Amino acid sequence: MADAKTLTVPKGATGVLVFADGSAVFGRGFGAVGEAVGELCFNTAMTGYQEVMTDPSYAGQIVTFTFPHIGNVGTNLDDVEADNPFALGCVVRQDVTEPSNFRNVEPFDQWMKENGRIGLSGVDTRALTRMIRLKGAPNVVIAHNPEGNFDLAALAEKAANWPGLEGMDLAIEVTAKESRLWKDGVWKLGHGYAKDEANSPLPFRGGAGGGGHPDGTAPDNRPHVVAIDYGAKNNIFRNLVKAGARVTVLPATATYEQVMEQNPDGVFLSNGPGDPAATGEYAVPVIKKVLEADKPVFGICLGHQMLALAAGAKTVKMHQGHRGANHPVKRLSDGLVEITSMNHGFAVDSDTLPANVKPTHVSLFDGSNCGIELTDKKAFSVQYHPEASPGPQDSFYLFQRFVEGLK
Ligand SMILES: NC(=O)CC[C@H](N)C(=O)O
Repeated sequence: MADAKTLTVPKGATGVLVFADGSAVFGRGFGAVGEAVGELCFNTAMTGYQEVMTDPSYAGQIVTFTFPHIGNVGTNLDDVEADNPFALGCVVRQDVTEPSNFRNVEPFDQWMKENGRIGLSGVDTRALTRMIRLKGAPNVVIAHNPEGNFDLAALAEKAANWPGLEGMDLAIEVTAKESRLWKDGVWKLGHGYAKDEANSPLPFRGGAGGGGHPDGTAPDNRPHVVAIDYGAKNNIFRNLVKAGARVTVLPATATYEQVMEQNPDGVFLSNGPGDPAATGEYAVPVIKKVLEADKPVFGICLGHQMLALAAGAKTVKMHQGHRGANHPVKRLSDGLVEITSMNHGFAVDSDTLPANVKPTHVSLFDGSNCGIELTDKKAFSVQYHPEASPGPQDSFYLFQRFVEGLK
């Protein structure tokens, strides 16, 4: 790294990361040509780069993958957590190779290009990760230009002028704009995604009042979960279906009245990008009313943070965050350790939990809060991702616990 004002672009460099302080890391660009500004984070998962790139919680972020072989299994139509990638770009060690996998439909670099996402390869990602660990997640510009023409000083200025994720509400940008019925169960090799027959095809059995089949037969008696989408990962909804719920998804901006119109047995609060405190401005009043109405609530990640905010706790920005697929979490009720998937840069401040909020899970990496339960309501949430995608499935029991509790 060196000063952008005095730096020259090394021969053969077609991609660069430029930091707000003027330093730069060069490599080879792939995917889309152009530039993007955001927060640089790292993810330690060894599989699941397509799920990571399409997780809407990565909006506003550029992901450094610590696993060196990214792109080697290409991309497919199934391993997506949303219709498009939301991470702005990624930084990888090895150049992306020809895909080698029976499920591949499109090479990773081409998929990145088609989706307007910038990649940078040939980077010492270990050094970059250590730097993020030491100094915290920096604001950067990632740029790709096949001719190697970069105005480094201008890019450094752009990184410096970016306001950062703190105080930024991104859920409003990535949430589904319309309410919809969820129609998939979980994926199985040789079968693909299970079809949630009762919710498919439209018109539906579910929705307001529980309903029944349009022909008047076979009422759908499964508990009805109304899920508020702050930038949700699809696999959360698939797991709710697997656990026995029918699911209606509402936009982040749904009012309390719109939630209740759906006649929910329980309300689910999804993951999502950005600062929970900024998102909470419109979401928290709705969640408070849902709690007052004694509706059972389950939240994941951003949903966890917003349940905590609604209960009167505070959230804080973390130094470098947690992103990976092997994070150990201790369940406080019995000391059992769950290996979990994580992706968060903010956390619930455990020192601010009101008396009626009991911590239920804690990170074994840094002791940060990973779960809460309201002692006077049927409401709980976790900071990590029981839906995996990518990652272990140790924590599926949380979906079962929620759905069983609605019957
Ligand atoms: N995956 C998530 O829901 C992330 C929540 C929040 N945006 C954070 O970074 O902490």
